[in-house]
Amino acid sequence: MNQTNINANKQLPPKHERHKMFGSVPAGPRTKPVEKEQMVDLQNTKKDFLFDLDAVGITNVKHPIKINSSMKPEIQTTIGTFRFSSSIGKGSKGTNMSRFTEQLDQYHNEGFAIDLETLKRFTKELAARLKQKDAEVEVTYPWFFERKGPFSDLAGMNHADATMKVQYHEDTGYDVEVSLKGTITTLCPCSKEISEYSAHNQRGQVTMSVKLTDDFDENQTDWKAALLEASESNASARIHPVLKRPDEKAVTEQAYENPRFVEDIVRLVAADLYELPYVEKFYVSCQNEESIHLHDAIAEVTYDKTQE
Ligand SMILES: Nc1nc2c(ncn2[C@@H]2O[C@H](COP(=O)(O)OP(=O)(O)OP(=O)(O)O)[C@@H](O)[C@H]2O)c(=O)[nH]1
Repeated sequence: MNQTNINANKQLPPKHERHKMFGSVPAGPRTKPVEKEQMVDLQNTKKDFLFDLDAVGITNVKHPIKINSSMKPEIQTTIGTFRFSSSIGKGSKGTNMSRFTEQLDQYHNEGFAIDLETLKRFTKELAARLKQKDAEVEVTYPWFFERKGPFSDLAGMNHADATMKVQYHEDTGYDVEVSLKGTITTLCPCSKEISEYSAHNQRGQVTMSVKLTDDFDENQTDWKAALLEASESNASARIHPVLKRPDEKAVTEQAYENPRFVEDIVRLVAADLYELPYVEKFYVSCQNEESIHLHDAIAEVTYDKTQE
């Protein structure tokens, strides 16, 4: 192996001297307690603080997580971005912020797998730990799934952003909402109709948020795969990581045969979600990055099956 010749002959002062050179000073006199029991617990001050708070907590907490998937790879380690909160009454100054990450680390050490059952348990336990009636946990993570070229069968990895939100309240129990943000291809029906050749197309971001029924069984149904299918099966074409020429021809022709406006996408995805028996309410949005404009096209729909 070749060794690189490094000419590092500079005589540097020791590290503690370097810190002094750059402004570090000796510690001053210490007057405040160092024992936890003797420290002021400001956040636990009890008096009238004027307003109840809907939510207090921490957000943008990044942590490695394990998830299961019905699509390959079936077990994944990915990075979750968490938001933890609970309400607090006007009689309390603040929450105990350290307890959120304390519980997260405890679950991590017990092999925290992010499924709905475990998140529900986590949220209820969090409420108890915070001595509150309610708690809310939301986690967003990139979910990976294998995708093969339609002709060559050559595989690669795609990803979509999955979100799970669990709310717990002592009096009303759990509320569970799941979301998926996936990517599709759309081809403009108007452009196809009016042009002698071709049609311009878009890369669309479809976001689906769904309130699941209480009897939803995650061991029977992978909600991530179901939402992905609702968005991709209604697109002009799916997105692929690997495409050989015969694949590219197939995807291009499929898009031309299935033109879609942004409005068409949200209505067709809404129809699929409407048909899923474990979906109680849903929100669908699509944002299309236009290839002939600098702006994006958007459409949204919400629907509550319990309000029919
Ligand atoms: N409530 C609150 N705490 C904050 C905030 N920003 C930082 N913190 C800090 O979070 C730190 C740890 O909070 P706690 O969980 O209350 O710590 P603790 O009282 O030692 O923990 P427990 O033993 O669980 O009661 C405190 O030192 C707070 O200063 C804030 O905006 N609100």
